[in-house]
Amino acid sequence: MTPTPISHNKMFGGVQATYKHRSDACDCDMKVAVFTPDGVSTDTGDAPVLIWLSGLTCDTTNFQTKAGAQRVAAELGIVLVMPDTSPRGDDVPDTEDRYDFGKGAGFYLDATAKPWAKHYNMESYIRDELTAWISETLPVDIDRMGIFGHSMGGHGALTLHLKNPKLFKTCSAFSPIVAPSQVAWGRGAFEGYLGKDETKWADYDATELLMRGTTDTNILIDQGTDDQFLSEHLRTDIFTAACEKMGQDHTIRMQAGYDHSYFFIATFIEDHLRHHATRL
Ligand SMILES: N[C@@H](CCC(=O)N[C@@H](CS)C(=O)NCC(=O)O)C(=O)O
Repeated sequence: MTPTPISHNKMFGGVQATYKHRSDACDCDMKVAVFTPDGVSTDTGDAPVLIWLSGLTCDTTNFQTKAGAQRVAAELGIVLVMPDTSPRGDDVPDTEDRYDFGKGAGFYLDATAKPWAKHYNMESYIRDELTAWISETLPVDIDRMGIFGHSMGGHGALTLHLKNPKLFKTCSAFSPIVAPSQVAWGRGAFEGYLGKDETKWADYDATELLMRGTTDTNILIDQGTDDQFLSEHLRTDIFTAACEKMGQDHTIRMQAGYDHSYFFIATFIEDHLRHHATRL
């Protein structure tokens, strides 16, 4: 996956760049944004790295322009990797009338239903191809890798961590979809990508995965109490109860008055970066 550079901007002494590379899993070219702090050594290649997974309707631009993560990442010497939320391109099927399915809504799973299965393999892309690309291309120690995300990307971060705790060693999320099998956003996506057999959905449901076994890191979640999607789609309470039942180490903070937006993320992003930095 030799990358093609698309953009390159100096920021807080480091570099905010975007690349395009080929994904076999998604059978298309994928964009990925990377922030590399100044002072990260290309000789030792031992920096910690965090993958950020964005939510519905996002691409590689939302987090890099709205979250304000780079200043603290530069201070902590963390490399940030920001992939896209779905396969892209004219060959990739989409829905015209839905923002929560198709392009911009890959749900970080490997689709099995037609016509989605050919391109919508975001789990394999992130877990296998992107991590291999990170290891080969960036000045990081792949044994110091964490994952975090927002909403649909929070679901992606939780499920990828719970299924691969040795690969994605630390995990945090803003406003995550925690029980997709039980809420409209998740059910709509899973029925389309995975088919109607709900027994196949548990592999992509953070609450179901947690009930199979815990991980040994503290999972941090921030959730705004005024989030317009909280009661219908996010349901933090379901995951909180599962953490308590299973004895999963967790910090779940209900943040009074905050909504679902990047204003909320920008407010608490520093806490998340420090949460990962102290554990990686
Ligand atoms: N129906 C909403 C849902 C989309 C939405 O709120 N997306 C969140 C993630 S679930 C987001 O990050 N949007 C992009 C942004 O705020 O920059 C819309 O299309 O405006």
